[in-house]
Amino acid sequence: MVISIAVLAVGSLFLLLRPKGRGLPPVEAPPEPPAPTLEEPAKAGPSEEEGGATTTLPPPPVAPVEELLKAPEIEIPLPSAGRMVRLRSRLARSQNMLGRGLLELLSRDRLDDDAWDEIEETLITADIGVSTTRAMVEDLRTKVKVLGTRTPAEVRKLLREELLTQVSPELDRTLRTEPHGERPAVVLVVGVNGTGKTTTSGKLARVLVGDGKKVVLGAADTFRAAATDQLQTWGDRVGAATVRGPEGGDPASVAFDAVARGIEDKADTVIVDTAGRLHTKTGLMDELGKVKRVIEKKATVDEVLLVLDATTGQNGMRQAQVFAEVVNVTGIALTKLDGTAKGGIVISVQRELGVPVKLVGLGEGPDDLAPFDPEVFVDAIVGD
Ligand SMILES: Nc1nc2c(ncn2[C@@H]2O[C@H](COP(=O)(O)OP(=O)(O)OP(=O)(O)O)[C@@H](O)[C@H]2O)c(=O)[nH]1
Repeated sequence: MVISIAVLAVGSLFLLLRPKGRGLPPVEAPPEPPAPTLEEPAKAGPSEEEGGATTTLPPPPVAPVEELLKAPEIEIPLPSAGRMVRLRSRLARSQNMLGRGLLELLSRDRLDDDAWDEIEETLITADIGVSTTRAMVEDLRTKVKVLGTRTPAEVRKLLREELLTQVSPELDRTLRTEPHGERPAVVLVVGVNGTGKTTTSGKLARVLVGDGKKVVLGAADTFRAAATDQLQTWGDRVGAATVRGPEGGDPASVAFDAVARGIEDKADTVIVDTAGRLHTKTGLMDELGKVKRVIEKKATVDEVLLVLDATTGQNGMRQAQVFAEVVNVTGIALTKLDGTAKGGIVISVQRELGVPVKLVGLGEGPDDLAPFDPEVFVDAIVGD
């Protein structure tokens, strides 16, 4: 008995002292299991919270994960200055049609009536408008006569000057977004649905945030539920509050609340996206008139921005005209200028509505809305 106990004791001692061996999990196992549980959640993302793993973690790694879940990342877009230069290649279609076409025609040795007809056609096809086209052709004819033989550089200079005159670089294109003391500036965004109105409101919020402004968005397009969500998404990305109302609710009441929120939050600018359905002219007038009146109980409407889709041509122009008759439009945001060869609409819309193009949409990206720069526009069309 004593012997067998001694044998067992010696045997156990031998087994315990053996450097490594199979079949001994009880000795080595206990210190091991916690190691992976401690390390894995630390490396993994927020979804690793379940299973009690995080409860065994020391506090430091847990806090950042929670913060990450609570606060979505706020984007700070780059300032708007120079955006049009960066995006000028997007005008390639207009350049090919208008610029290259005209340069080629004007460089011909002999400019006979047929050539002038072609020039006229090119200008009209690019949506410059009939009366402006006639005036331009007249002007170009006189200048070409004076020049006589023309070098390519002279032709380019001639065309550049002519286009620039028509784009009216002297117009004031400042977007009035500066607050008045305690009260924010208010930008009312109007236009036919589908022109990119909500998108433009959202992109404009980014432009202003990029320029260091605090913005509140008002989703007064209560007619289309998706527009509200869409606007809120734009706002959330740049940390701009979005004031919304019930679907089908009163747009004027949303506009009022948005301005009130802007005052409360000491915002610089409130952007109000409207529905502006073009059912009847009187209906439109009533709706937008009410929105404006209600805003004016608390602030002033500094800018009425009419959104116009550059690809819709004369049809879009007619709709724009109705809006211009109903509200006092102060600026035009011309969208989808990247997707059309009809860059001439910049000229015709300004002519026909008597309002400057202040912003241009040059793509679907969030920062593809740029303050309109006439020189950059004309240079992009005629090429360097
Ligand atoms: N290529 C291009 N696409 C644009 C531009 N502006 C807007 N869009 C696109 O046009 C598409 C349709 O926009 P819309 O249907 O007008 O949508 P919306 O902006 O909500 O317009 P509303 O119905 O008036 O609220 C979207 O995919 C936009 O990204 C632009 O300047 N260039």
